[in-house]
Amino acid sequence: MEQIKVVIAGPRGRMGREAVKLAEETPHFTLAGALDRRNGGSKLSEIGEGFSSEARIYEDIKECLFETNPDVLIDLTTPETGMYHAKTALEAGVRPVVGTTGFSEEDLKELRELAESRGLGAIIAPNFAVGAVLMMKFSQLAAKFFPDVEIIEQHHDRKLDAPSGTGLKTAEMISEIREEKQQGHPDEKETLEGARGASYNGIRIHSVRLPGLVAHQEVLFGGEGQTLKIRHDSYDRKSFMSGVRLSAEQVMKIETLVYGLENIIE
Ligand SMILES: NC(=O)C1=CN([C@@H]2O[C@H](COP(=O)(O)OP(=O)(O)OC[C@H]3O[C@@H](n4cnc5c(N)ncnc54)[C@H](OP(=O)(O)O)[C@@H]3O)[C@@H](O)[C@H]2O)C=CC1
Ligand SMILES: O=C(O)C1=N[C@H](C(=O)O)C[C@H](O)C1
Repeated sequence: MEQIKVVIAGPRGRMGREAVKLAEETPHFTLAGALDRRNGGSKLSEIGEGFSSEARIYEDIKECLFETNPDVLIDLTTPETGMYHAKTALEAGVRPVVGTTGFSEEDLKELRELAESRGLGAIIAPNFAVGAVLMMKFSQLAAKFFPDVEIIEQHHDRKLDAPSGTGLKTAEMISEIREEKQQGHPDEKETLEGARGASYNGIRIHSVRLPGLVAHQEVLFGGEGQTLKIRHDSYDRKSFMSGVRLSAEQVMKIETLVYGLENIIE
């Protein structure tokens, strides 16, 4: 298999740490550098995270991309930083694989235009876990038969964005096959603001944040005299790593932006 040179942004983060280990352990990946907002100039092996890589840490993306000349930038940071990194990478001819969530529709449009104008691949995956991708696809299928649906996503309490990228993507995928629909009683009133959750085309999304959780989602369908529940649980961030690896491989073969892993695992 062809060697892929990667840079990882956010190496001290919960996801970034796993991604660095993945890159260290994958024979056809070369870890060329890391982007952080601390430890600039140090090697990854020197920062006390248990990394063995001698790759250098950079605090400036332009310097990092210029000096390391990678094929792929894997971003696992925050929405604002992720958008800046993805744009800067494309402008420098580097293909971004973005796991960071919280991007707007306008962000996706801007990145798609940039990727296509440069003839470069880009992948934005709200969830890299294959089980979560199947949960979203099964939910899309179920919504044909059960148009009344609510999404309950549950995450650790260090998460910045709500609803989760997965919750939103699930609602978007269901909306592709379901007409906008007001659910619940037409005269229902919230006596406490937020009680009915957020609404995406009438699909309610409820976000739970608690210590002890990792990443979990249940899609709940209701029909006459029956309910259907489709649930996925990530108990460990290792669950996301096969999707990160696949994305870094696939992004080398495309010349547009792909939003969602379901579009590359089919
Ligand atoms: N697609 C998927 O399958 C998954 C996506 N995610 C998403 O990935 C993102 C990261 O999640 P998680 O690892 O839990 O978050 P963490 O907060 O643990 O990690 C984010 C890291 O990014 C660093 N960072 C912030 N700003 C910058 C910057 N300007 N330059 C470089 N590094 C920066 C942070 O540094 P500092 O410590 O100094 O703040 C931190 O180390 C989130 O958007 C989350 O929703 C998470 C899990 C799975
Ligand atoms: O922040 C997280 O942890 C996760 N974020 C992603 C999301 O917003 O859907 C993916 C996964 O749920 C974990």
